[in-house]
Amino acid sequence: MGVRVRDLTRTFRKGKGWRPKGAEVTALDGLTLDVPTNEVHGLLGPNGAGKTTLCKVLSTVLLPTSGTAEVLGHDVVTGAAEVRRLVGIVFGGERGLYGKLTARQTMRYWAALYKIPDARAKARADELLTRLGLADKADDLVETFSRGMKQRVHLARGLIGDPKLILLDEPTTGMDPVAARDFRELIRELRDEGRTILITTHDMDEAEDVCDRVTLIDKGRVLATESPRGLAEMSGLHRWVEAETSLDVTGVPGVVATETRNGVLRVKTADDRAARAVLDFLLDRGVRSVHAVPPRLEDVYLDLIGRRGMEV
Ligand SMILES: Nc1ncnc2c1ncn2[C@@H]1O[C@H](COP(=O)(O)OP(=O)(O)OP(=O)(O)O)[C@@H](O)[C@H]1O
Repeated sequence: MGVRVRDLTRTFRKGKGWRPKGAEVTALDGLTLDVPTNEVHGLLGPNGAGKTTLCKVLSTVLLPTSGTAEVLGHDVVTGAAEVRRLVGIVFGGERGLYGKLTARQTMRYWAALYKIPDARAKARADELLTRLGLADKADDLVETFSRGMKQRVHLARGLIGDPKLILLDEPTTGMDPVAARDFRELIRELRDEGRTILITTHDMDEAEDVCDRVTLIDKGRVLATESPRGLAEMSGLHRWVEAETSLDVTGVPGVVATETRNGVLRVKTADDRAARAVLDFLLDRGVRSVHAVPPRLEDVYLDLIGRRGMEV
């Protein structure tokens, strides 16, 4: 098992100083989760759900208040040193990069922290910078990089220690669509090399595209763990029917709403039966390019989490 979490609780006290005296906040509330090795696993949930706290516990930055967490069989408390060797963390945004170092120097600096021998560090830095499309910029200062390029430096840096578990926190924020697509391809490659990848994202299309399974977290608890498709299917949400037509289907029983985008009619139906009725209606009238589509991950997320994302 890549990650094994049992009944994990983590609380914080609000306030300033070493021992704050304010109200207690429960960031993780008895969370249980299994992520097999070789899986890209998405952590989804509103702001304040506890995703970052979970990543911090798994990377030994924070201690659990109660419960256990293991990385590849090593407990994050009693086996913290092993866990640190196995985990690579990649935070999104600008945090944790020194603008006055070049990309290559950044890699060498982190390699030194990981105590990687010089010759290997050099080879690995070159390999990763090339792999992330940064070879041409390797000797430029990081502060001259765009956000998307900084993200790639983050990932290269996170991979320097050859981690078996990679924690990615909002990794594609700020990347242009092409860079984000290449990045997702790279994530799949990393998985296929036998690594476990835990990725937090607010981008549902990204989660649907790259994750083998996702866990929906709310208020420090797991709401559901499933493949994106499985989650959509078990959600019992509205089915959509799509067709290239300008016919009016609003009179068909069970039609909830319709919209037309780029010449494609999208019909929201109440259930499978209603979707069938719309399909029959359109096929009877000679429309050929018709298909039913299960709800998207974004619809399921909004249904399960609702608009609570605003109430942090
Ligand atoms: N150091 C801290 N001190 C006090 N409270 C904290 C601390 N870190 C996190 N929290 C609280 O714990 C809860 C969970 O926060 P966390 O950062 O894990 O959420 P998240 O799911 O990563 O959110 P986001 O999507 O906004 O990144 C929040 O209520 C947050 O305010």
